[in-house]
Amino acid sequence: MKVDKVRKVAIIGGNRIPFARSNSVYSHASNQDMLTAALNGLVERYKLAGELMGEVAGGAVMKHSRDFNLVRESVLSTQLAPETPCYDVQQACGTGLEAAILVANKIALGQIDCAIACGVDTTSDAPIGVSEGLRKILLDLNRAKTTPDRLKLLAKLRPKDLMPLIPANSEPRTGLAMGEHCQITAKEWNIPRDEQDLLAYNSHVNMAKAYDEGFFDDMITPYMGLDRDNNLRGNTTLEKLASLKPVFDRENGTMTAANSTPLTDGASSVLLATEEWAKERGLPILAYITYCETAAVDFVGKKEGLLIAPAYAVPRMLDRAGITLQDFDFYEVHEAFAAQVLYTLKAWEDEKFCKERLGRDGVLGSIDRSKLNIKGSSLAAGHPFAATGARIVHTLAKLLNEKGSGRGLISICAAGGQGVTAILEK
Ligand SMILES: CC(=O)SCCNC(=O)CCNC(=O)[C@H](O)C(C)(C)COP(=O)(O)OP(=O)(O)OC[C@H]1O[C@@H](n2cnc3c(N)ncnc32)[C@H](O)[C@@H]1OP(=O)(O)O
Repeated sequence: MKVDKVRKVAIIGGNRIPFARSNSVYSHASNQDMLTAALNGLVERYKLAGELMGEVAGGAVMKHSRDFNLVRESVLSTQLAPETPCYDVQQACGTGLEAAILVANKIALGQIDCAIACGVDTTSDAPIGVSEGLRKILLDLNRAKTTPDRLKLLAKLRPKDLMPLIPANSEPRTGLAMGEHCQITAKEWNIPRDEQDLLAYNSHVNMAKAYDEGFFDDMITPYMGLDRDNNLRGNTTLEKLASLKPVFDRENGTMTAANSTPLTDGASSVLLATEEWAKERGLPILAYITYCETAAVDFVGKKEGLLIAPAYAVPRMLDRAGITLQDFDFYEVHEAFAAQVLYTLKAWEDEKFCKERLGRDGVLGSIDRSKLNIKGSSLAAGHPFAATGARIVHTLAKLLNEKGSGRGLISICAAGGQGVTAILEK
């Protein structure tokens, strides 16, 4: 491959639909419905009707088999040029950011000039599978030629074959829910309940304020009567949060429904391009995506907690960028669970972890907490798994644009012991 020079990758903007708690407003919307709505809003906002995009990449964590070509099918329902190539990507909760990184790399290498990264998820319309026994009988039935053959096959059916397979929000290799994993790590790192509740409280208060101040006015398209994330509780109190019972370890746990993200439905998208592409169309450049890094940890061998991989990815990225953890104006750390954010920050402050696990001479140190998730994050907005990445990229790009300069960090933990991280700069 011949690469003449690496080009700067601009973030032009984005669009999402408001996020909705599972089984609420979007309970009858499919992944395709929601992703199409987010993309249609993006097309309208940036006047992309008829535009041939270099690529549209994105995905969903929870997919029906009919969604095998989800992004392509969604794009075909928009006014983007039907010749636009599309593909699905999946890296659990890191999907949206990973999609942005993939297309950004292609833009940087001169393979495409513009792209959309997107993500969607619904736990309301979760794919329900059939048992292995029923599946095999159904496949054989499809091939059977005569009625007696079909009846013979049906006679093989046993009641247990009729039990549906409901997707579980748990790690296949451990059988533990994400929250149970996180609770174990939270205990290891000794993360107090009140600190988790405070982080959740700040997320709601910051996001409600941002909505009231109009920050999201040009970022979100109302959908199905919703114009704000319906998980958002701007008037919640620390006393109310403190009154909730632990959910992932009922006896000794610290994690509750409020300091954990709720199951959520929603979709988001972000538009990336070269500077020239943006200039030719008179489109703004909010920020640039400059570095990215992924990491994975051995949570199966119990060497590390399931959701701590960003603690490994970020220092590697800082080293490549030649900067320190303190050299940021904004930190966008996905709030899968308040405890996950807090033990990641604590790990970077911990000499033993930094020396023994990260192989560094000293600690990465503390961050200025007043720069953390200042417009709220997933605890307030909710977390439709694959849609969180583009939500965060757009939020950070807009923050950098408003400031007029600076640098922001994105950190997203993901199932399977993975972490996806990036740096945006203005
Ligand atoms: C890499 C990653 O991102 S991993 C993360 C992946 N995501 C997940 O794993 C999802 C985790 N979340 C869950 O599984 C669920 O949301 C749970 C188990 C935490 C909670 O589920 P539920 O018990 O159904 O929560 P529910 O919404 O009913 O809330 C329970 C109570 O807390 C209250 N509550 C929840 N949030 C708040 C809040 N911010 N302020 C005040 N009260 C709140 C609710 O009103 C409800 O009260 P009620 O019983 O009086 O009605």
